[in-house]
Amino acid sequence: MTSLVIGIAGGTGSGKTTLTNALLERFAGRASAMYHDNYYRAHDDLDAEQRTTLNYDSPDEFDNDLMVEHLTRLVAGAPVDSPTYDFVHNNRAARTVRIEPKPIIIVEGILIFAEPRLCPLFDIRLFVDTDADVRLLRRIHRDVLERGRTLESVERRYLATVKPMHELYVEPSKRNAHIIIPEGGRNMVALDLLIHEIEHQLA
Ligand SMILES: Nc1ncnc2c1ncn2[C@@H]1O[C@H](COP(=O)(O)OP(=O)(O)O)[C@@H](O)[C@H]1O
Ligand SMILES: Nc1ccn([C@@H]2O[C@H](COP(=O)(O)O)[C@@H](O)[C@H]2O)c(=O)n1
Repeated sequence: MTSLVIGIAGGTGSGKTTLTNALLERFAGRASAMYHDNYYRAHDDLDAEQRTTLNYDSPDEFDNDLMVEHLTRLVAGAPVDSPTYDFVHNNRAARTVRIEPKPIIIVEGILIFAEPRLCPLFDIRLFVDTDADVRLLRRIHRDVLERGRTLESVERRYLATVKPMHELYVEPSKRNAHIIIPEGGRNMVALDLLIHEIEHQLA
């Protein structure tokens, strides 16, 4: 099976998952998704407090060797057991999730276009572009409501690592994109054009 590999990058809270889900829904049964977030390094070597101090927006925090190996295997037609990640405990979770090879493979993550070994593996590279203030508001909402974080900790982490790493790595990686999509998965014009192009490439 030859798969069409679609990379979806963009800053935190930009709408990557929303776009991924829209494509998974539209191409149900024909698409699989792989998430860079699931390839954050395991940190059983550190205690819970130490894990809150890491820079999770640095490319060094991802196990890209494993991600490249898994994506290469998937594209070659073999299923992979992807790790999963626990954002509440800031560590790799025990559970794995099986990803089946499909005609469309979607790969999502803030830094996938900043990693020179991953970027060339994508046939279509999409960058979801959303203003920083909107992304920050979404991030506060998510981290406080879903990840058990305090407003102070979100603010501290945003200023210490999220914002500077975005400016250093994520934003410049936009130049590696084929298409820049303002507002991601709810941009219906972009979504329709994208679906048309994917159908065309699969035909
Ligand atoms: N175009 C949009 N308009 C309004 N809210 C959106 C839009 N796209 C995403 N969201 C919301 O913003 C939040 C973050 O979106 P998400 O897709 O999870 O971003 P990311 O995966 O890039 O972190 C979610 O609550 C989602 O429902
Ligand atoms: N333990 C962790 C690991 C990562 N993050 C943040 O996740 C963001 C990337 O995921 P998105 O869904 O927002 O694209 C990234 O900005 C990390 O700071 C975290 O909060 N905790």
